[in-house]
Amino acid sequence: MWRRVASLSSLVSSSKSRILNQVGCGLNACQVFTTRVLNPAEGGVSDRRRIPFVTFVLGGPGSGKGTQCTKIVETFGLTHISAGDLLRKEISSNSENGSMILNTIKEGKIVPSEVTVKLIKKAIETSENDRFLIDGFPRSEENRIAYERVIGAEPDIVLFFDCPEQEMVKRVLNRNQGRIDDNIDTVKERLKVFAELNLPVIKHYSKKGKLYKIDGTGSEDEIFERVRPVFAALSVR
Ligand SMILES: Nc1ncnc2c1ncn2[C@@H]1O[C@H](COP(=O)(O)OP(=O)(O)OP(=O)(O)O)[C@@H](O)[C@H]1O
Ligand SMILES: O=c1ccn([C@@H]2O[C@H](COP(=O)(O)O)[C@@H](O)[C@H]2O)c(=O)[nH]1
Ligand SMILES: [Mg+2]
Repeated sequence: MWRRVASLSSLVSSSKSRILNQVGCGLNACQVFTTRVLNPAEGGVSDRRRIPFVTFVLGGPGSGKGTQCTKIVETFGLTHISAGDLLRKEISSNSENGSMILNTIKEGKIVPSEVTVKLIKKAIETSENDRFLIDGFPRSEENRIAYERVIGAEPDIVLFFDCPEQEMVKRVLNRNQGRIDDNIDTVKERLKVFAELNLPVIKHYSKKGKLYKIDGTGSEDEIFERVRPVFAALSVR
């Protein structure tokens, strides 16, 4: 399994970014991606680095991240990790952070990095897959730095669904999935937080040459036809 990931990564990662992956690897980070595999040639086991292929999926509230992730999963077989869904699960399972997370989501603010990164790390570690879409994270530069420190790697690529505010608000208010944050006051705050804290993350990855900016307007299928070539070019699946 780890060999296939390594070759996928090599398609997208420049040697520079792979060096960065290794430089950023603290002890805990290495443990995340080290897998013990049988090494018959030497008659025992050896440690091998397992390098997952990670795509961050970013965009404002209602820009269509979750919708497009579902389509990417269906077509290319990556595993979808929605940071928001992980946090909502913490609320519904009455975890120790549940009420803090609920209040933060109601206010449209950002949950502390340590909480979210821990949940994402666990989702990666417990998955059988080695190719991930991390949806709605990182939300801020602080989130990004915490992720890269704990996981010990940068994402391979970043998708950004670019959508006008008016359209995003319309979609969120029509969503009808019973989300506590799908109301006009929270959406306004989320848009503010997106502009102030999330756009700098998008700019960061743009400067690194990892960003794919996708026009998030039009039908779901039209948008997916803009996404498809990104993964098709990587020979994912
Ligand atoms: N291209 C589209 N045209 C119209 N409606 C859409 C489109 N894409 C998604 N939607 C709808 O808009 C709503 C928001 O989409 P989605 O949940 O995928 O956004 P999101 O970026 O994940 O939002 P959030 O950050 O709030 O989780 C959903 O009800 C979805 O069905
Ligand atoms: O990394 C994250 C992701 C989400 N949040 C909080 O959850 C809501 C909803 O997130 P969606 O991605 O839209 O499902 C978001 O507004 C934040 O309050 C977070 O703090 N950190
Ligand atoms: Mg979503």
